[in-house]
Amino acid sequence: MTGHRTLVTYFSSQDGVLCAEGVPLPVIAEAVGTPVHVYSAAALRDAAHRFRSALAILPSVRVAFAVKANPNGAVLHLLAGCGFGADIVSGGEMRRALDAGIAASDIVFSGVGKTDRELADALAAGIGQFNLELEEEGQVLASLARARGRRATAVLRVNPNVDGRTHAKISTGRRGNKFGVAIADVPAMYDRLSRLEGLDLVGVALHIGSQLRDLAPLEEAYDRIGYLVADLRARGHVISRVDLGGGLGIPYRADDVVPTLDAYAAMVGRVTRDWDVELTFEPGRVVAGLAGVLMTRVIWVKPGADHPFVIVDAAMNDLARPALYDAFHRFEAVAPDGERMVANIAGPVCESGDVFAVARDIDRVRRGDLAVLHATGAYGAAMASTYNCRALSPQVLVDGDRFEIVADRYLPEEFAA
Ligand SMILES: Cc1ncc(COP(=O)(O)O)c(C=O)c1O
Ligand SMILES: N[C@@H](CCCC[NH3+])C(=O)O
Repeated sequence: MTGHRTLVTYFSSQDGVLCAEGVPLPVIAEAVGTPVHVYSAAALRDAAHRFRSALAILPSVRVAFAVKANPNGAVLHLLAGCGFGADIVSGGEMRRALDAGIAASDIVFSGVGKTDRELADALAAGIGQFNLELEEEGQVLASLARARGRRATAVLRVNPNVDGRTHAKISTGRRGNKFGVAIADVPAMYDRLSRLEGLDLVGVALHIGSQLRDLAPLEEAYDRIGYLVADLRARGHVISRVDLGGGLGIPYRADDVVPTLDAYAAMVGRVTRDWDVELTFEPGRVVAGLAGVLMTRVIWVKPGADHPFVIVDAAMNDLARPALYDAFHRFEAVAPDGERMVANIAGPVCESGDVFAVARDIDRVRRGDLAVLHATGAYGAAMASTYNCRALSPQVLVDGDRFEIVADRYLPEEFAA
């Protein structure tokens, strides 16, 4: 296995200054302020294109971008233009996807706790596929559909009891996780659900976790689904769709090794060879992750016990991943002077966990310098909060030598002094 061709090349140094495509990052900082999430349109298009072309070896494929990774309207619109549908988990994400021009029929509604209101709204909108998490959800959906004289197309999400070998907080396919129906319980449940008037049950779904760095657990899970599909057909069911979820990891560190898209597609081709179904994919991180950076400005370099603290104006409310999962995001000065320093990098939020890096060898930075945290295009702005009454940072989309503000800085009115 080899790593993906790294997309951070869309954020590269020109004449000693870090640029997003053709735009020097200081120009964006000047225009919009910091912290700011910066996305590269070319990186998004490239990742989307490479995902689709890798899967072109498979006979029948639908791709639904996992909106939770990056729900920015301009990003969704761009991906819609690349032929992506949407995988949503809330009424809010449904609105975003529809507003971005994604057809309702190209939307998959996942999520372990859809409310009756969300199910009803999704039915009214004509959402293409509901991924059911439990039998009762199927019953409620069927009755809501009947009451509206409609039919709901659904698949049943399976928990295959496979450990994705990723961070425990983003592993979803193990026994004991809240997601999906235990695989042993699926056949009988499928029999019952398929008899419900108003519901067209057409297959199964799974998603075993995110930032998966190894294909083996995915292959094992898909294999189990293959046996399940055969079993369901033997019971007389017509299985026309299988939703294989998302989960592919990206290289956050320069030496991270992750599966190539070609290796993934080849594995899927091998495992699903005889399935004769339409396959759905729900990629998030692998499409958007490397297409964004979080630009920040150094407020202070503060002396520390072992190492200085580089206090930046971005914080855990802008990028929660390090605090939540001890995640690594590469730090790079926008205009490095060639010197290095060992430092902790922290935000202004009043928690000791608001730290982006500990004892890290980084470009030397001083008060007022600009820097970026890399690979924040997925689960960056998407997970932002207003903790400490801090604003949601703006988002900018760069395309060639132009850029556009695609989300304004936002501070709820009641926080404004
Ligand atoms: C059901 C479902 N589909 C797709 C995704 C997208 O995952 P990723 O961003 O790892 O591709 C997730 C998040 O893990 C998910 O929960
Ligand atoms: N938020 C997680 C991924 C969760 C995936 C959603 N099921 C991350 O940043 O890595």
